[in-house]
Amino acid sequence: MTTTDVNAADPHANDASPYAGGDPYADYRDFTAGLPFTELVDLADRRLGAGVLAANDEFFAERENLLIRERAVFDPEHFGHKGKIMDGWETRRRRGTDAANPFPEPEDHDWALVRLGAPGVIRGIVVDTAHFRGNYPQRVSVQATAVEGSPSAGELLAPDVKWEEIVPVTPVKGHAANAFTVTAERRFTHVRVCQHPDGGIARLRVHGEVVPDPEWLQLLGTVDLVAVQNGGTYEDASDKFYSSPTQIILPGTSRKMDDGWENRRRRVRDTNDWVRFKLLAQGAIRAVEIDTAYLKGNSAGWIALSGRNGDTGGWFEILPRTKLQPDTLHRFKLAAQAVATHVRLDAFPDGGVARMRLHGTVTEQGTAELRARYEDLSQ
Ligand SMILES: NC(=O)NC(NC(N)=O)C(=O)[O-]
Repeated sequence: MTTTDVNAADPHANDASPYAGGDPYADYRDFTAGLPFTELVDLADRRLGAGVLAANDEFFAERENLLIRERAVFDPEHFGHKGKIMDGWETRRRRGTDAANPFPEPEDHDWALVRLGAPGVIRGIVVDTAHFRGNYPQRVSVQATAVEGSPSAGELLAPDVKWEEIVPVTPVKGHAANAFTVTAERRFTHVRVCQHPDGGIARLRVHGEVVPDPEWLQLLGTVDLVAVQNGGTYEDASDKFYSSPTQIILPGTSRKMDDGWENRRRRVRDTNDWVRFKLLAQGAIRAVEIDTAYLKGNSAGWIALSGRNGDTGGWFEILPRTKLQPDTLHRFKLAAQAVATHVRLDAFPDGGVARMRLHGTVTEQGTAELRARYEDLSQ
């Protein structure tokens, strides 16, 4: 699916207007609104271990900018030795072969290779051309592959590696978040984004579902059953005002307040904030970590954990209402292991939680389901 079509009568129909001063985002066009895939985890998140391995050209701006979390910045006065400093990946203008053929060939394009931080099924891609108003690519395409291990760029470009086209060559708009729904039901490890014939892309987001390797989880034994990189997901929350509840299950410790989950001040008595998570599969939880790092005047006062086994059914208590300290890592040894597929974290009455870890093992039933899904998606 694409957000736009090139108007043959007007080759500049997709351009943005030249920057006219003031807020550079005032005329930015966002085509992601209402697309459910944007709620899914970004498999190309640097915090999960994603990286841009190589690009055929990055004359004007470096490929690594593609995966920066923050939205792209634009300083109209900032020029360097090679041209305008752009916050994205930007290639030079392609040329034809000679004076009589100054345009590049129709098949000419530039490419960048991206390793996903966590392999998974891709549900949608956002090609963000923020600030690329007259120098965005005319069209883009994306291919994906599954290569196990830690392949180099050279190995990925070898002729025997099969790439599947997940976004066909499609026109995009300049200074816009261009959104593409992906339907390939396969587990991918890498993507290749192409600009046809050349141009600049500010950011790339690859939304999807993490599909962990069940053999790896089994070798590890005790794992964090809710961690994003293992396939845990955030399903819903009472409040997403300040920061995304997905951050509670990201790898590593949080480094500042907005790196965890912070909700608004709750003013209605007898209500509380909550977040619901789906574990990577059915698991037996034995040890819980709740971290309120950097949440000092606004950490959750008390928390409770409940579990559910299956998509429906009742909730049972895992951890009773327990007082938390601000800016502190708390460790809880469960008296009995809790077998669950979903976990709900309640915060009383409100307040933030930076990270939660649910340590335990995948059950036999969970492992069987993971194996079936992994095999299905690896055909
Ligand atoms: N004003 C520009 O951005 N020009 C050129 N790009 C850079 N980065 O200088 C170009 O060719 O698109």
